[in-house]
Amino acid sequence: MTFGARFAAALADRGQFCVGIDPHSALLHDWGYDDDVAGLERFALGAVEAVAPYCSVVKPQSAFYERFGSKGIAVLERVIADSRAAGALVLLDVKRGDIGSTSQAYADAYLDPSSPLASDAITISPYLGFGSLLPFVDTARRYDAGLFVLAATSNKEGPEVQEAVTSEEFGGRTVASAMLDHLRELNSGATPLGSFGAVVGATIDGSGLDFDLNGPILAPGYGEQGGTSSDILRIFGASARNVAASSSRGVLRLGPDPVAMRDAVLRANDELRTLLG
Ligand SMILES: O=c1ccn([C@@H]2O[C@H](COP(=O)(O)O)[C@@H](O)[C@H]2O)c(=O)[nH]1
Repeated sequence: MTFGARFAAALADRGQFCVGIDPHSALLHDWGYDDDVAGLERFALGAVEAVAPYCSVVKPQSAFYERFGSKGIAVLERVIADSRAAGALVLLDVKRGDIGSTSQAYADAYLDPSSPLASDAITISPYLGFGSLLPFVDTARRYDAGLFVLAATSNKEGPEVQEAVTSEEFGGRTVASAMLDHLRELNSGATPLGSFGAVVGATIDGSGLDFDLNGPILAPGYGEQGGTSSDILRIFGASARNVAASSSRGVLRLGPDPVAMRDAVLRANDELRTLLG
């Protein structure tokens, strides 16, 4: 089953809320844990146990594990395995992207099922040109994995690059539009949904962008950064049904109480379902 098909089924089954497992140092302290590998492990696995059975997508942010070196990566491997065992799709937020030959090595690291970090999908950055991402695309196709390309990110600095207009040779459109066009092309003809997604912040204005991609959309910035369910409808319109609205700190702040975290997931799923239909 392709990633696009798994994504569509997961959203229909569990709802459109995605939980980020981001073990910030400050949150570890708030939970009463030390900012060390033991604290990281208790925090991350505790959060996964609380939310992964109830959400469609779990999104660990790799940076928070990498800061502990190999022992942190070992915890990330368990986060991935436990989340998948609980029935959630794992979208590893690594934002990789490099010249083609190096992109291939990244793709092997995160998408080849024989890798210890193999995930259902990853985030990738197109800043070296969309063509540099082709090894990710080929590898994702080979293993039925998914990709989420940064298009219009949730941070206020993004527009400097993403709203820049390409030369006529490249279509004379904004960089964000160009990324969405590439994704539309990759997803063309796929049913029920292609596997090549976009990252679009739940905080952006969104006007002038066409989100009809026939593919998945990740909308980070929901919750802590100010994005709401109404913003998902406002920004994405008819394409909102393909959006996973993602929050990390908004849920993790409620820990370590597993019931409070679980209830936050159920509430967000209900709210999104009511609004988006
Ligand atoms: O445009 C983007 C792309 C990725 N992110 C990531 O999502 C989470 C947001 O965390 P919150 O605590 O819900 O703010 C984090 O991992 C970011 O790296 C994003 O925020 N915006």
